[in-house]
Amino acid sequence: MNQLLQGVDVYLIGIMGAGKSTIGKILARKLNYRFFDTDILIERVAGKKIADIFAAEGEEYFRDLETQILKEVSAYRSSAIATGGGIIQKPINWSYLRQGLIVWLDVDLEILKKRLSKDQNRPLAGKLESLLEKRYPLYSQADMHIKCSSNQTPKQVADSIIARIPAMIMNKK
Ligand SMILES: Nc1ncnc2c1ncn2[C@@H]1O[C@H](COP(=O)(O)OP(=O)(O)OP(=O)(O)O)[C@@H](O)[C@H]1O
Ligand SMILES: O=C(O)C1=C[C@@H](O)[C@@H](O)[C@H](O)C1
Ligand SMILES: [Mg+2]
Repeated sequence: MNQLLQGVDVYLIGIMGAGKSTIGKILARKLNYRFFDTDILIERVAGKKIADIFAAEGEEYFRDLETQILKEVSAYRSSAIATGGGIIQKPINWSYLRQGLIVWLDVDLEILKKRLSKDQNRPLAGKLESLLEKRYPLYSQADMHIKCSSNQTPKQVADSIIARIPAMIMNKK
């Protein structure tokens, strides 16, 4: 698999709660790749939680940091990258995402609501439905669409991504 992948990066996109961080970590382990999580890196650079960045500096500041971090991680090969749910909003971010394979984790709204009900660190969680509607056409531009059902474990989702990677690479050539 690794030979076939030739170090091509895998970017996970999708709305908050879709499983990008959870599945990205598993993918990286299985592919023997580096793992990056743009949200975690933003918190590290800013020295505070996402909710506090939004509250103190605002969303625009967060988005600028997000682009800067994405640019930096896109310089590495052989990595799986869990992105933030809104990374697809800025056109410039697509120029970095397009350097690898873009995988959209698509999860039903009811499952997302349950997953996010206890998350205090996602300031936009209250706008889930309208964000999903607005972003759907953007997520749809991914190379791979993974429709996740409620009974699939993160490991099973990671395996189904891995199974489809060779065909994706052929299509990109
Ligand atoms: N396939 C799955 N089955 C059950 N629970 C899952 C699955 N994938 C993720 N989860 C759970 O859903 C929650 C959200 O997952 P995760 O943090 O990976 O999402 P995310 O896409 O990274 O969200 P965000 O954009 O907010 O960072 C976590 O509690 C995680 O354990
Ligand atoms: O969907 C969004 O806009 C966000 C999702 C999270 O991953 C974080 O990047 C942040 O809370 C914003
Ligand atoms: Mg995440």
